[in-house]
Parts: sequence; C-alpha cells; structure tokens
Amino acid sequence: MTPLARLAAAVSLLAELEAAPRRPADAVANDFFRARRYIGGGDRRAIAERAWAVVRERLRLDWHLARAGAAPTARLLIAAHMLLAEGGRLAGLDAAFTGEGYAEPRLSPDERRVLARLEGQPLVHPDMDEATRLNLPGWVMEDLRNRFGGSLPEAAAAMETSAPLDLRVNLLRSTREEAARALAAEGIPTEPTPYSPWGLRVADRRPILNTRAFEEGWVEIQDEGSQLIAALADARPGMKVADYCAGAAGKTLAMAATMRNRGRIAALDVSAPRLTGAAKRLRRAGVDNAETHLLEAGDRWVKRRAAQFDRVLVDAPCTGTGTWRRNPDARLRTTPEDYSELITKQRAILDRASTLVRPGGKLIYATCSVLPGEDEEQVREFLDTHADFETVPLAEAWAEAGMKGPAPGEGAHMALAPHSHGTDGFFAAVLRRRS
Ligand SMILES: C[S@@+](CC[C@H](N)C(=O)[O-])C[C@H]1O[C@@H](n2cnc3c(N)ncnc32)[C@H](O)[C@@H]1O
Repeated sequence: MTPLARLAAAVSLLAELEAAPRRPADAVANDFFRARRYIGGGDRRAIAERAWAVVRERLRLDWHLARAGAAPTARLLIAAHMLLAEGGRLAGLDAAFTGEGYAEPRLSPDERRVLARLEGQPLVHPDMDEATRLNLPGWVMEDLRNRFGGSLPEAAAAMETSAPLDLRVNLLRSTREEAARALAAEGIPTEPTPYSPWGLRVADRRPILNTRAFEEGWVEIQDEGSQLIAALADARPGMKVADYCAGAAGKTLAMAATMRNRGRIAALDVSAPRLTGAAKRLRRAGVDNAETHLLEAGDRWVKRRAAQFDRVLVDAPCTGTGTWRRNPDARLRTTPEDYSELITKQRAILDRASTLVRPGGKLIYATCSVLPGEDEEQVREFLDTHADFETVPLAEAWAEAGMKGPAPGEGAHMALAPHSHGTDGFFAAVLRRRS
C-alpha cells in the first residue's frame, strides 16, 4: 500500500472505532482487518499504529477541535494528530489528502479552516483543564486526587507510557532460572521482576508466543502486579481454594503453582466462554487440582459449600483504570455510570463469596483499579457490615505468604501503580475470618 492509502485506511479504521464506542478497540480492529484480508502485515501495523496514536491522545485532540468549533470526525482527528503530535503542517496535509487513487478525499474548506487554527499549537496546551492536560476523563479526577495526592501528575504520566511484558514462570514445569535461560537461548533476554519471585520482564516487549518456553507451558503472560495478588492469596499445598471471579484463570494458574498441584481449587465465574478458556490454560500448564464451575442464577453451589474454603480470592470486575496504559481506549469507553454499577456489583459478589470462607481462612479482595471507591472504600463498607472479618495488614499478609524482602507498600492494603511500582495499577486487601 502507498503511504496515502495507509492513511486513508487509518481514517476508515478510526471511523469504525467511533461507530462502536462501547466495544473494545482491539475487537473492532480485528473485525476491520478480517474484512480486508488483502491488507498485509506491515500495512496493518502502520494503519493500526496511526489509529491507536489518535485513540491515545483522543481527549486532548477533542479539546483542540472543540475550541476550533468542530466535531471530532475521523478525518479531522487524524489530521489534527498529524499537526499537533507529529509536528506536521497544513501544506503537508494537503499533500496527504489528495483525493487521488486510494488517498483520502481533499480537505473541505471547513476542515481546512479548523486545521489552520491548530497548526503550530502544542498538543498539551497551557489553557487546558487539569484532567485534559493529564489525559484523564474528568470523572476520575476526584478519586485519583484522593489516591495519588501530589503525585497525580507523575501517576498520570506513567499511565500514558507503554506497559512492559511480564511473564510468570510456571513452577509446576520450570524454575525462574531455567525459563530465563531457555528464553535467552531463543534470543529473548529477560530480567527478574523486582517483587514477584516468579516473574520475568521481557526486554523490548519481544514476542514470546512462538518460543519453546511458552509452548511448553513454562511461562504465562501475566503482569507482575497480578502475580502479587496471587502471592498474597497465600494458597498452600493441600488447601481448599476458591477463585471466585476466575475469568481466564490467570490467578488460578498462579495459585495452583504455589499449591504444588496439591489440594483443590475451584475456578468460578459467570462467563462460560471465559471458563472454557480457563480449562484450556489449566491443561496446558499441567494443573490437575483445579475444577471450573459456571455460577448461574439460582445456583446452589456456593450455598452448599458455606465456610469450607481456606482461601477465597475475589478478583472483582472493575473499571480497569489500573490497566489504562495497556488499553488506552478504555479511558474513553468507561463512564461514571459504569463505575457506580460496578461498585454495586462488587459489593454483592464480595458478600456472596465471603460465605465460602472458613473461620480462620482468608478472603482476598482484588481489582485492577486505582479508584478508591472500588478499592479501599469497598473494603471499608464490607468490614462495616461483616463483623466476623478483620484486615490482615499488608506487611503481615506478605510475610505470612512467605514472600521475601519488603512488602510493596505500607499500611493496610496493597495499592500498586505504574509510577510507583512499574506494574499496572492493582489493589488487594487480605481479610481474615475470625475463628
Ligand atoms: C477481573 S476479571 C477476572 C480475571 C481473572 N481472575 C484473571 O486473573 O485472569 C473479573 C471476572 O469476574 C467475572 N464476574 C462478573 N460478575 C461475576 C459474578 N457475579 N460472580 C462471579 N464472577 C463474576 C467476569 O466474568 C470476569 O471474568
């Protein structure tokens, strides 16, 4: 494809993303390229990169376009990005929007007028409100100020960087040293992660899916923060463990490894497709102490097993604000209504899952969010209404789980963030049911 045809394809992709604002952007992009199989790998990458670059800067681009009195069409967004983020000039845009062959149609007089106002402006403008300057939607600001205080600019900047590729070594199949050696032999250098004893960080995010270490199930892709939640669960050999929101079993796999495949884990979820994926991953990793169970309305599974579990992990559905550096489109898609609905849902899940914990057992509540409303405040509310549970402070929970070195933070709970820990944003509280 010519560069101008790639530009036109990026405009089409962005228009499809705009038309499906509630769908995850990567799903829309997959459909877009599936319908255009004639587009080769290099062209796809270039087209997707241009569209993602706009998605990443969307809040700021919208601000500039609104100030120039224009609605954010796909063409204007791409052109504005070329001017504001790539240092382009209006004359360059005229040379790109030529209307010839597969190129985008020429800029209309109205489009040119809007873009002329943007030419030479800085992308991050001094007149912007704080939220737009930090590339955050307004509705998270109060919560994020509460969470990060004076570090908010640093935290927000780190939420714009690209995330590292972290692996968890599957101790049922390998050791950290052995897996690192195997990856290095295939040209993939790694470094041990700072907090997780099973983590490897891949240099330059090199692809690992075709390596022997991945194919043999020696390593799984898992952010270090996610590994630490599984570690805090302190699941030991012989225990009965419930992974209440197991999804695709990321944490079930990690807990099966700390249990050395001994004892029982129940991977529970309301999504059948996720549990099917989970069962596949469990087989590949050599886990044979786990079962999956689909939670359905009127299901008596939980009721019949009241107070039977040593550990119950609730990896609750959440806004995912902690993963915004990985999913830049999510900051555009998630709404304050989603946030309040999720808080209600989390409360109900926590309440139900807690009935599974035996006296003396632990309940671990976790999210990949950095918003206190679904983190600390959710835990406070739970403790206010469940007098039989108490907090295990982070340092104590860390030591009880046999983790070496200082805990990743102080105080009652674990609150990770990209700027402070180099992980995604995660929250975890360890609660113990009194005997
Ligand atoms: C954050 S994801 C879990 C990720 C997973 N633990 C992992 O590490 O790969 C949250 C999960 O909660 C599930 N979920 C949503 N509502 C639920 C409910 N009422 N009960 C149990 N699981 C629920 C979702 O289907 C989703 O898989």
